[in-house]
Amino acid sequence: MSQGQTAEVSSYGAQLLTWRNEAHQARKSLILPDPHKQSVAQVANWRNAFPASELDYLFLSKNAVFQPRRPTRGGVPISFSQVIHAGTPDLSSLKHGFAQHRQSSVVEKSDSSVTLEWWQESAEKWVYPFDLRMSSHIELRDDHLEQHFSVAHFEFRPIQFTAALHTYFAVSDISNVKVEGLQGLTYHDGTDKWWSKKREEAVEVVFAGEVDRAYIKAPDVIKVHDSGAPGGGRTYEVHKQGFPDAVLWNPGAERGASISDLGDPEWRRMVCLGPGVVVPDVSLEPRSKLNSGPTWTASQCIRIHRGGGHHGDSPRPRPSSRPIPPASPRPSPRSSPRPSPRPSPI
Ligand SMILES: O=P(O)(O)OC[C@H]1O[C@H](O)[C@H](O)[C@@H](O)[C@@H]1O
Repeated sequence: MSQGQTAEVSSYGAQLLTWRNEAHQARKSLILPDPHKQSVAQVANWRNAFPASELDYLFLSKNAVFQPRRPTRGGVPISFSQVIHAGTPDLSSLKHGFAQHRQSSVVEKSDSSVTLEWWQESAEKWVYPFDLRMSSHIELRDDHLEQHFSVAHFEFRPIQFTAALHTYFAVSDISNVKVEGLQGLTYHDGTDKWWSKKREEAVEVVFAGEVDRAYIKAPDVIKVHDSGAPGGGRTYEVHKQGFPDAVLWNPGAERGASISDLGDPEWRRMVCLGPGVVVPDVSLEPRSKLNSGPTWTASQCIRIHRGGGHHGDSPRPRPSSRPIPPASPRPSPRSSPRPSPRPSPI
């Protein structure tokens, strides 16, 4: 896989929606709707014109709904402020945090990369009582996709959060999927309301029913093998940095059929493996008078292999060492103009 990759990113929640290998495309390209013109409905139109194919690496449900304040079912929604309820008490009434419910804006774009940024003000206390900036950088490289997520804050007190890149991988059928790299880890079990902690015994996790797990201190490489993918199978190799944990989810038949923007058979065509920081929360130090608070950054690289079996160790795609974008100074957040444009939430 080196040529012909395309991806589409929505500025709503900075959500990566699609990533595929278009065999007929000569170059890699990253398509980003103009955030000033783009509406959620326009993204829906784009999808209708280009239905998902076997060339898709990311799953996007045919039943996905593109509506404000409703995260799109598929791609890589960014869970930020909270991921699950296993950590410290709920800071937000939104299940996966507020970031995926906000419009972001483009700060940098090339043919194969984009950086988006979005803000949260402490004034919006009903959601999350901290003043901060988030940014997401997505890049198509020759043999992998990179995604970096960072948070900078402007508070004179520590801030806490959990976060995940909740990646929906496209699979041939969930019965063909095995996930490697999780044996021996402790996980919180979402099918038990996150109350129980268990040990993963399986060398490869398979999906006989609903699987909803947050694995603590997961290794930096986790593999999703799909033995039924076209061309003799496919392996998604996920390399994470800065995210200590990982979330794994497939809803199974009963729950999958009951999710209105998923349904049957769509639930069979996806598996979520999301690098994250789940338990305990990240806690960032307060800012000083002169400087903003520390910036936290974490990333994932996803590499695709043909064949859905074992491949042994392959060379690691290291995330490019991007300089962490400096946090824009905001001495008086409520009275000073914004350092960059921020469209209103839609
Ligand atoms: O249905 P959603 O709110 O989008 O959540 C989808 C899934 O996300 C995570 O994987 C959670 O651990 C699951 O419990 C949840 O069902």
